[in-house]
Amino acid sequence: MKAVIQLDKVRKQYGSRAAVDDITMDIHEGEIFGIVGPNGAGKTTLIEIIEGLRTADSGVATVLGMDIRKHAEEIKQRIGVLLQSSSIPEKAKVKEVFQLFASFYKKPVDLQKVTRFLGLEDKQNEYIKSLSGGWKQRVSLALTLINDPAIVFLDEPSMGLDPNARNEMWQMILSLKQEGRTIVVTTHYMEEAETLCDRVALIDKGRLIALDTPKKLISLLGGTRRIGFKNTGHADQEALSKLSGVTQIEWKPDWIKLHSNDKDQTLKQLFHLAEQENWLVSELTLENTSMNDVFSEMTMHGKGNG
Ligand SMILES: Nc1ncnc2c1ncn2[C@@H]1O[C@H](COP(=O)(O)OP(=O)(O)OP(=O)(O)O)[C@@H](O)[C@H]1O
Repeated sequence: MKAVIQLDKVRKQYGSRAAVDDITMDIHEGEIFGIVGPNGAGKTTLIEIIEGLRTADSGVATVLGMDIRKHAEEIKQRIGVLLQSSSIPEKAKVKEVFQLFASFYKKPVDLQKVTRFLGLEDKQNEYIKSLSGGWKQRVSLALTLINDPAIVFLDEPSMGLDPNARNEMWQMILSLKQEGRTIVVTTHYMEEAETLCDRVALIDKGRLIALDTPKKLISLLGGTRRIGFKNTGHADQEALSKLSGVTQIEWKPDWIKLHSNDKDQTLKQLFHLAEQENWLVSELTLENTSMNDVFSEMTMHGKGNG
């Protein structure tokens, strides 16, 4: 598999803290690559180093085979970076913004092709400020594509969008992949990482703590399941934590969730405990492990394979 981005011990320090701490990884041609991590993990710093907007203190980063320290301008012609929709001039019309952005590039694409691709034909004469959040985000994405980029960088593409607009955004990202582009996306939404990404890098405190397909990351947790039931106020937290297989407990006023790596044993002992203590296990639910669990397990307990 061809690497279009290669990072070798890339580091960026602010004061005594490393925002990006010696990260080494490859991003492959044609994949949707997710960078996920808690607030302040270093995602934006990392993605902006790759885009050439920030300079690393040490390490080597190459994009499309070019060292970003030496070829930043050439790289910029071949990548697309999603702007926050707030940085698009509000008082301009959609078509004027497109023309302005096209003028920044040596070889802009046919603007009609981009507008058709993103369904923006009817919005050409509308002012940016009159568009909804979802349409503004569509315009931002269209601007990202104006130089026909080989790699598209999307920093939090569905932040602030309602569920419908978010789904549409996901569809558009998938169509970019179908066109053969490589997509690098940072996200807070684990569902987004699980649905969209071919591979995910999990970053915490500047370090790469895991990198794999969502499926493999989930299986790393060893098939943990969550057993949920109603919190009737009768169960004893300590007794629950001693049940076979239980690795963690989520305790809420309305419900309790046991994380278990041996669901059969946990369930058996749970019913036994309830009987002994004379309470009922009601509204029982069973959930499979998701990227959300991977995220909380790995960032809270410092686990990882990277
Ligand atoms: N220009 C800067 N000057 C000083 N510290 C910075 C600067 N940019 C980032 N940092 C620090 O580096 C760390 C990583 O920040 P970064 O914005 O890259 O994280 P992030 O994962 O993108 O966070 P979020 O999800 O909240 O956007 C944080 O501790 C942040 O405070």
